[in-house]
Amino acid sequence: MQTFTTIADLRAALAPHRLDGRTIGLVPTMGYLHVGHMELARRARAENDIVVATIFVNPLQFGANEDLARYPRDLARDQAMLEAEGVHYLFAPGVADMYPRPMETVVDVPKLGAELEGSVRPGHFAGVATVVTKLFNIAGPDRAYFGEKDFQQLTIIRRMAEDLAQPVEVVGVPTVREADGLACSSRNVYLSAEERAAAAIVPRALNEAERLIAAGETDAARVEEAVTAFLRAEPLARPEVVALRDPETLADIDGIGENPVLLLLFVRFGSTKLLDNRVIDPKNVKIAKVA
Ligand SMILES: Nc1ncnc2c1ncn2[C@@H]1O[C@H](COP(=O)(O)OP(=O)(O)OP(=O)(O)O)[C@@H](O)[C@H]1O
Ligand SMILES: CC(C)(CO)[C@@H](O)C(=O)[O-]
Ligand code: BAL
Repeated sequence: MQTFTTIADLRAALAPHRLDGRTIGLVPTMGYLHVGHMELARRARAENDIVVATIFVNPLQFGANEDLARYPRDLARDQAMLEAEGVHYLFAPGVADMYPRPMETVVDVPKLGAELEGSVRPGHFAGVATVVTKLFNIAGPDRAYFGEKDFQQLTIIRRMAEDLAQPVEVVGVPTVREADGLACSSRNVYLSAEERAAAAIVPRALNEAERLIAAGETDAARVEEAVTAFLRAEPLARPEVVALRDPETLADIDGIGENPVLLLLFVRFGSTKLLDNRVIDPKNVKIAKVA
């Protein structure tokens, strides 16, 4: 695997592959890789001739009081993991390589980006959409791989690619979990031992919603209230977003009918944010065995 830090070097390496008709899969990340990221790389490797992973902790998507400075980093370990997975190129630019001048141009998907996680992280999704567009422009991938764990992000990137006719197929990859059901996440390392043990409540809250829907609950607000109360029973958990939505549009739903619904959770433990979600099909509810 070759690592590049400049846009020009990555483009020079990819140009001959494109001329020879090889397909390129892109795996954008912020590094400090775990088995969830590796699943994206595996899918990309299976479906493309050439795989490019990127590691860039993008300042545009962090608010002033967020964890940009302390975001975990370990480039040598990440390189070894990507190499073992057969990734061909790693693009790991510095901030000055990506943004030589302050950005004047912003890509925003404002309605989808303002709600749910966006309501507690204003500007976050414009930062994501802008950097992902730039990464698409740099690498010119045929396919790009994103985790369903960040469901709102995936929805926004799909919509952006469709609206702007970006010539890339956006591929969503199911969430990879720890043994107790907690979704793998780079930020899990911030959790104290006590918080880490308590965090298993998050996937269990998804089970609780499924249980309620399986038992015939059709009122979305009642499910949200019950799941919030379930999470609050864990003293270390601070639920900030508990929302049942339409999985295609993220729009509010009145009631739970025949169609699948998305439950999206954003829960803080201390200063650490944890995300999780599940699409629940009321016609085919089985209590998931994540924990
Ligand atoms: N558990 C997971 N399963 C599948 N994909 C994942 C998982 N965790 C992250 N991803 C995906 O990996 C890509 C890069 O994510 P990122 O580097 O932010 O990692 P992260 O673990 O989500 O970090 P953070 O803890 O900062 O949210 C995103 O598309 C994200 O959805
Ligand atoms: C997609 C992404 C790499 C853009 O910085 C980031 O938001 C992430 O890691 O999910
Ligand atoms: N995994 C999403 C990127 C972020 O939280 O900034």
